Amino acid sequence: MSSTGKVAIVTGAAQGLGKAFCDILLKNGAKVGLVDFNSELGQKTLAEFEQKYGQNRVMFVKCDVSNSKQLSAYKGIQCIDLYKQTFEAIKHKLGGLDIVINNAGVGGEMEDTWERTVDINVKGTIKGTMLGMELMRKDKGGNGGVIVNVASMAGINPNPCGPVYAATKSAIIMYSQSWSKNPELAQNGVRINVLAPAFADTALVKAMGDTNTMHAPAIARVIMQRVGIMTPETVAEALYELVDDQNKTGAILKIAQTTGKEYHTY
Ligand SMILES: NC(=O)C1=CN([C@@H]2O[C@H](COP(=O)(O)OP(=O)(O)OC[C@H]3O[C@@H](n4cnc5c(N)ncnc54)[C@H](O)[C@@H]3O)[C@@H](O)[C@H]2O)C=CC1
Ligand SMILES: CCCCC/C=C\C=C\C(=O)C/C=C\C/C=C\CCCC(=O)O
Repeated sequence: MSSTGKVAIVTGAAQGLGKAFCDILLKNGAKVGLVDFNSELGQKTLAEFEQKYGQNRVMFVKCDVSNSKQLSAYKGIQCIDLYKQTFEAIKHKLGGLDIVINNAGVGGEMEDTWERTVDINVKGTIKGTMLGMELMRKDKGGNGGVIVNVASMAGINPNPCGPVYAATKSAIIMYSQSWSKNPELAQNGVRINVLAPAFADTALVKAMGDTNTMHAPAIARVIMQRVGIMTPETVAEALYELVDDQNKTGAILKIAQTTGKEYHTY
């Protein structure tokens, strides 16, 4: 099925998996709002997509998903919710909202990096889910839609390299699963699914040897050899299955290079 005329938001869209997710959505006819805190890379990716798909189907908004409330001096000092404004602006400019991919995520396990990992991977994803529900629920004026939260195989199978990262991914799996059990969501036309990839060839994985990223890098290399490394395009095809299949809600789709796709059940 195609996504022609649908509007999608993808966070962490400037590179890696997020960029591949935008590409598959655009290829299938959707309009896409790219969200990323890296403005330079976001603008570069936007220009690539405009060239490939035309100017009216894509936009970029700079936003840090971990830092939604910021002080603004506009009309007196007040607290503004930039994350909310970002989603609202995309819905307004592209003419609706049907698909939300909460993809922005980082690694970082050490004393000076672990809290940022929790803020981005957990709080950023929860807030993105809340905004998606708010803007897509039929009882709030939306047309229904689908949310896909990007977790990781590390949130399902324990590994010694990234306990904090694993905990954040496990948290968003259970957060998403819990919402999927609430009949209110289905009644209002919103589906929610989780994508749980193993390793893919992106900047995140290339940075894995950095000392502040993880523990036991030698063990990570062994795991990586066993499960293999996917292209972002392979992961994007799995993502699109969760978007496109109208019967899928509460699904957790695992994917690895050596074992392929498998729906996880408890
Ligand atoms: N690459 C892999 O092997 C796997 C990645 N994942 C998950 O997929 C998602 C994407 O990862 P990759 O593409 O590999 O990473 P990446 O590092 O290549 O790209 C991440 C993008 O997110 C953006 N970003 C990071 N923090 C942000 C924030 N606070 N606000 C807005 N944008 C932010 C970055 O600027 C970057 O453009 C992450 O959630 C990651 O945990 C899951 C399983 C495997
Ligand atoms: C593994 C922590 C690394 C910190 C973050 C950097 C990259 C993240 C990559 C992934 O999310 C890759 C996903 C899974 C790898 C970890 C364990 C999977 C175990 C697979 C198995 O046992 O079959």
